[in-house]
Amino acid sequence: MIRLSNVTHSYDAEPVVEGASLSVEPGEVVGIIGPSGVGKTTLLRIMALFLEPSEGEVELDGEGAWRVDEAERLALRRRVGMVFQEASLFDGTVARNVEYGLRVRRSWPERAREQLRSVVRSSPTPPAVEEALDVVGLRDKLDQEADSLSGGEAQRVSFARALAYEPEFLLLDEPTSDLDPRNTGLIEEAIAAARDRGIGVVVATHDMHQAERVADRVGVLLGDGFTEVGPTETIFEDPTDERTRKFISGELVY
Ligand SMILES: Nc1ncnc2c1ncn2[C@@H]1O[C@H](COP(=O)(O)OP(=O)(O)OP(=O)(O)O)[C@@H](O)[C@H]1O
Repeated sequence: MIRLSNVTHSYDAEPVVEGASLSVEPGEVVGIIGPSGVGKTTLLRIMALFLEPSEGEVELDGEGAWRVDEAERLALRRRVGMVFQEASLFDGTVARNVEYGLRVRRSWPERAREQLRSVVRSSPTPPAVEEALDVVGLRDKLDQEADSLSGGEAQRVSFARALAYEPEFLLLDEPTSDLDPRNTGLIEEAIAAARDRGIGVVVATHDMHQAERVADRVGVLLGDGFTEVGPTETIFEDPTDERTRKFISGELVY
């Protein structure tokens, strides 16, 4: 489980996020919704252990990520994958890009020799690469050059690369904000597939309807911290917090 307890973060004098608490278990999808600039990316970076919060605790299975030494923190970080808003693929084929996920897999270096053999030979394509591409519906694009993909396809390859990495937790930052409905649907199916594999998924999105479609639980980030975190149905149909209710109903406009 990743757990944030009472996390506050300030880049400058003013805190961006204040007193935020949230957990994600293996095999569940947690949505973080809120307007632009409210700190969703900041929270994801804190969950990915890229960023140390100014205050509060970040734990992976009870281990305080900023209480352990650098090497241990790196080991914890390897258990978490992240997909950014913009797909960032390098030159080369789709298969090569996804193979990169294999190389940095968390089980490295235990399975190093076996992995290295399959990656270096790379023909035939390692099964894990094909499997990951299957999840996003791109197995038939294995040999296509990454720079010839559409934006939606590129984002799906980024997702496949993160899956090939076999993370225990997968953090998605606005994964479909630039995509058409078809690609959005395919990413949402891939999110469900990741959950079915037992991965704990966090989706930060300004599209509350996306959270309603994909998440088991939702945290509503408004202003400083979460106004409410709860089961998706409760948040959308019977929220207890007045600001949550206004945000969901569209009365609270940012
Ligand atoms: N590295 C940084 N240095 C200083 N301020 C930052 C930094 N990163 C983010 N901020 C500020 O923190 C606030 C929250 O940004 P963040 O990107 O976390 O929000 P967000 O909810 O993800 O927004 P969006 O949906 O627009 O990406 C913004 O006011 C932003 O300008």
